[in-house]
Amino acid sequence: MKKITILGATGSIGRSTIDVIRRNPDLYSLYAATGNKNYSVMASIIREFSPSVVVMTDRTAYEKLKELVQTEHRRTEILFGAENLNTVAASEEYDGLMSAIVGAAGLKPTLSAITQGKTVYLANKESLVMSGHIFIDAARRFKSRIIPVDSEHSAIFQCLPEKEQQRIGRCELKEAGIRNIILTGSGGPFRDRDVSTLDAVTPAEAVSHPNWSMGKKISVDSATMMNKGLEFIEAKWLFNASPDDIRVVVHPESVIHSMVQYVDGSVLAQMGKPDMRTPIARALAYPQRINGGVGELDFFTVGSLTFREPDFVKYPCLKLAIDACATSQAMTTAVNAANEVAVYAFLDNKIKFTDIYKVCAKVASQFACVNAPDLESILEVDTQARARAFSELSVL
Ligand SMILES: NC(=O)C1=CN([C@@H]2O[C@H](COP(=O)(O)OP(=O)(O)OC[C@H]3O[C@@H](n4cnc5c(N)ncnc54)[C@H](OP(=O)(O)O)[C@@H]3O)[C@@H](O)[C@H]2O)C=CC1
Ligand SMILES: CC(=O)[C@@H](O)[C@H](O)COP(=O)(O)O
Ligand SMILES: [Mn+2]
Repeated sequence: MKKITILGATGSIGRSTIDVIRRNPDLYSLYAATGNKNYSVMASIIREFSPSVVVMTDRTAYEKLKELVQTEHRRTEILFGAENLNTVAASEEYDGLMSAIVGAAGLKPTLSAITQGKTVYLANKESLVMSGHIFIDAARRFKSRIIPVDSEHSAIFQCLPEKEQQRIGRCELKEAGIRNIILTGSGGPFRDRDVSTLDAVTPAEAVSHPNWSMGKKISVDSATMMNKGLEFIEAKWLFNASPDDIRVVVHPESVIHSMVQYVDGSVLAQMGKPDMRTPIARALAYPQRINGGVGELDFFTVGSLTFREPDFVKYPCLKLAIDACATSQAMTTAVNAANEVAVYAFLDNKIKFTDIYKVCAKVASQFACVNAPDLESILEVDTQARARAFSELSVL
């Protein structure tokens, strides 16, 4: 029986992970779960799984949760605050950690798990984008195994030879006969809209992803294709790839989740329904396979698979992230930070959809030549980039 901790248990990935655990009660139990504001989902998690520990990072949600469940559920300790995310992640009492907090808030607790040598199932791509070399060096030093959960990186992982699967973060792609890695992306909800109309799109339209059901932030990232840019950087670190080793292909059906092209001309693809329970089940059970609740792929319903070249005029955020990846760690940290600020401003109707790129580009260029060799300097870049992004918002 593996004991699992879920950071971000109340979110989209968190709830899919809960469902995979629910369907495999002989294999997994829930040791700890964390959330921010959603106390009612957390109350139902407590009632169903009786985890040992729960953390809420929002004060009001913590108080409401205690009111709701404390008398009936004394087996679960309920804690408050971001510091307790790190404490729970560093606990000796569990086996594997699902990192599924959205954004930079996931970095410190994920690093806490890594420095305890835990197996980390990584959905929170922002933490790796922010801190690349530090994250990967810590995993190597503390013998923490990272298993990708992001659907593209799970697909690539599954298409790699076993030797490379065993050394995520330290893969030797050339030695494995790999020509390149091909990231597929749907192109998001606006892929068939004229670029001149993107100024006027609403948050509700931007979060309506054509194929996947996800949290709001990543849904907007898919619409700008910043998501694919962040995934480009994520792939660089997970697979020890250079930017020249990575391609991006727009694939509107989201059936092929990514591919690996070998030097002999073979291209291995991982396919399936667009349902995150597949990569979650792959990660939790690795090297075994389990049923996480995803049904058979019906090829006759899919009909055809199509591919397009990414259009950098429509998706300038993708180009910006790829350029940042080739430029410096500080620039990728800054792109990530500015993007978080801009996406939430767009969701709050404070800026236009097309302003997301403007804010990110303005901020990122200021950090291209900054040196950020350690965690402290990474966190400083993150803080400064957020401050500059907020001031860009005010002059738009
Ligand atoms: N959704 C998907 O299909 C995919 C997601 N990912 C990645 O997984 C991560 C999670 O995405 P997703 O599940 O969609 O996001 P959601 O917004 O659905 O969930 C986010 C989770 O993080 C918690 N949270 C939010 N802010 C904070 C904070 N400041 N401190 C602590 N916890 C916080 C939320 O708590 P609460 O809800 O209680 O407020 C919730 O549990 C992201 O990094 C995303 O890029 C990767 C691939 C696919
Ligand atoms: C499910 C998942 O992994 C998301 O990152 C997904 O890929 C988003 O869709 P896009 O391909 O549109 O970015
Ligand atoms: Mn993805």
